Amino acid sequence: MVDGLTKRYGDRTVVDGVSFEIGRGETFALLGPNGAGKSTTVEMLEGFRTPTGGSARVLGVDPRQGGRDWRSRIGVVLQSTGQAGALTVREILTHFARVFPASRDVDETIAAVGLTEHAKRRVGKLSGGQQRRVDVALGIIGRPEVLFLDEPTTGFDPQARRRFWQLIRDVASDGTTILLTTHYLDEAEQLADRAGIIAGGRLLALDAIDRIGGAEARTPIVRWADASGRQEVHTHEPAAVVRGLPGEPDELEIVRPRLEDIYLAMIDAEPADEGGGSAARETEEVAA
Ligand SMILES: Nc1ncnc2c1ncn2[C@@H]1O[C@H](COP(=O)(O)OP(=O)(O)OP(=O)(O)O)[C@@H](O)[C@H]1O
Repeated sequence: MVDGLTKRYGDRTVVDGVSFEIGRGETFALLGPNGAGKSTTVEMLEGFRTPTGGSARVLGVDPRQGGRDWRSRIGVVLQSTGQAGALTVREILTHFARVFPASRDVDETIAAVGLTEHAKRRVGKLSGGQQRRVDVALGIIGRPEVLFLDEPTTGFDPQARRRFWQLIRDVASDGTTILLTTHYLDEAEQLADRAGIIAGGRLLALDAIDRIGGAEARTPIVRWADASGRQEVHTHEPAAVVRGLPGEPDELEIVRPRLEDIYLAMIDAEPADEGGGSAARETEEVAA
């Protein structure tokens, strides 16, 4: 539960009164362009950053007050981590499995992220995408009730991404509540029940994945080409439009706007972020 959550750095507001609720067992995607405030929001929910205003509860607890018990019930995959490179995949997972009261089986977890054949390799010797899978394995090893996944599949090859999606569906079907941030709109469509779109720290939309942006934004588009160029009609009766076309038009297609089209239209309508990007980052907070 997030209510009016706000984070300011100096005079810059990077999260601006964001409110949403995620039901138990739900998978929720937080979407938005670079610098929108997704990681800052997630890190406030993880207890790693202190809000400037508003409130948050995760499993009924204010994340800043969450003790060991609370922390053992959440799983975190941060946006970037540098895992201890000298340990092997199995060693690091075995180590973390001991920390949690009801951990998953280490080898099953390694298999679930597709690293069985690399289990005895040092994490530092793995490729970037393979190291990311170790991060994901560490996020789920403790069988968390709430799992935070901040851009979990960046650097994954397409096959690994699909395997990861299946893993997350399995984790979700065990009843785990998941908060996912991603730049891959197809990933959000595949995994999430609901999504929030955030830009410039403000929540622009909040709805079920297949309703976000409203029905109008999903109006089918018929496209074709004729002697005077490319044509496009937005219509709720695409078949009727196609039947009315003469002959066999070139490049005929019927397109149903997907989340990505709707997202891009929403973001394009927003004023560009005039914030200072990486300028003057405050270092008071440690993200891990
Ligand atoms: N410690 C900090 N000090 C100052 N500004 C910060 C700090 N951390 C983040 N910011 C700024 O806050 C804004 C939001 O950053 P955040 O990392 O939450 O965005 P994001 O939506 O996760 O972006 P991305 O998709 O690139 O990961 C950015 O403009 C960033 O520069």
